[in-house]
Amino acid sequence: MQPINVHDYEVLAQTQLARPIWDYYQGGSEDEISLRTNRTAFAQLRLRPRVLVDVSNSNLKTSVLNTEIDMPILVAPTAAHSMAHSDGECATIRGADAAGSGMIVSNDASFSMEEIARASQGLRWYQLYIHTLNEAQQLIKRAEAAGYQAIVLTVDTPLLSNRERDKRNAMGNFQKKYYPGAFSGNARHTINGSLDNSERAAYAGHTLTWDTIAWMRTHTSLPIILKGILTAEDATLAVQHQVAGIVVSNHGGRQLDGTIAPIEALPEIVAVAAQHCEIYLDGGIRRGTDILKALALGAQAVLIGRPILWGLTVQGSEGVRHILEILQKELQSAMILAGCPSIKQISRSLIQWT
Ligand SMILES: Cc1cc2nc3c(=O)[nH]c(=O)nc-3n(C[C@H](O)[C@H](O)[C@H](O)COP(=O)(O)O)c2cc1C
Ligand SMILES: CC(C)CC(=O)C(=O)O
Repeated sequence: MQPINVHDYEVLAQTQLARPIWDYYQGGSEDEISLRTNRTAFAQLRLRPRVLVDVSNSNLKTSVLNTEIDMPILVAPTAAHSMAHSDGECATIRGADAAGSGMIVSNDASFSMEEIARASQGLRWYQLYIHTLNEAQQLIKRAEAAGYQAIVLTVDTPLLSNRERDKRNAMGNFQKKYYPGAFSGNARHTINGSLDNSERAAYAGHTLTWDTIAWMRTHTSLPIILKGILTAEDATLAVQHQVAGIVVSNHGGRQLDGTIAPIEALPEIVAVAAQHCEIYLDGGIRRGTDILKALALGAQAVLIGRPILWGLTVQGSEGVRHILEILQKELQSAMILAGCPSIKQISRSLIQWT
């Protein structure tokens, strides 16, 4: 089958991945209600297209944090790409670059952030999990030195949720046996001696507070983006802490189960934060029309998670590029059909809630 849309890549990827990997990539937490809601919430929004608009000059170019990109679409941080393809994140970022997009590199990538940075000239942001402040400080320094342009702190993971597919598959054992190091590319590259693994293992995510953002600011001048915000209350606090951006996200339905979908949370967050920082959204985006809806409700750009892993599995960097270009073309066609030749013309009036 020649894949022509994101769903085709999903079908093909499933045939190529061992069950534990497929389930790790695909799954959500507990009853996977959030995972499903992320998709159904998009279907519940209806578009109100305008006609007889001159759409002959359609243009998807935009910028995020003052960096130009060819489409309002970025690669979300997802862990352990070597389980999908031997070139792992180096292939992913090459695909993102070739498409004129950019990549948020996971803290738990299979390759080190330096190796991944060397594979790309384009936009790259570093996603941080804070295990200890000492380790975080070293990672931030390395990200700066390797030319990452922003730090994306994920804040929805004080602990890793209950993922029952992974339990049933004994995913941890499978991964250690067949893909050792898939989650620890960064630990292979060291400065000032090796990272202290026992320290790292003492997972300290649950001690993070808003004070941690102030602490981060004293250790980097890079823009700080918070990923995993779902309420106006937290968006207001984020603005008070002078973040450069917010990713409205429920971690692709992989953390707290039963949350509102990011697309449902977006309007209240835009209402309090859009004047002060950029707002991005991820979760369940599989079509250009989903992206159009997110942009109409005020997102500056969207992040794509699982579809990138499907593209990487099926065709390496070419597959990643193709996934991004499919979404770009679908978005372009949706914009033209809705009477919006450029991103600037996309507005809230496109949306009707059902
Ligand atoms: C396999 C997998 C691994 C992920 N790893 C990370 C990660 O390391 N850091 C992070 O902030 N988010 C991680 N996420 C969440 C994604 O960044 C993103 O929020 C989510 O995948 C978006 O939903 P989508 O997959 O429906 O596009 C992961 C998601 C998946 C599917
Ligand atoms: C290593 C994990 C914490 C990566 C992650 O965020 C996820 O699997 O959702």
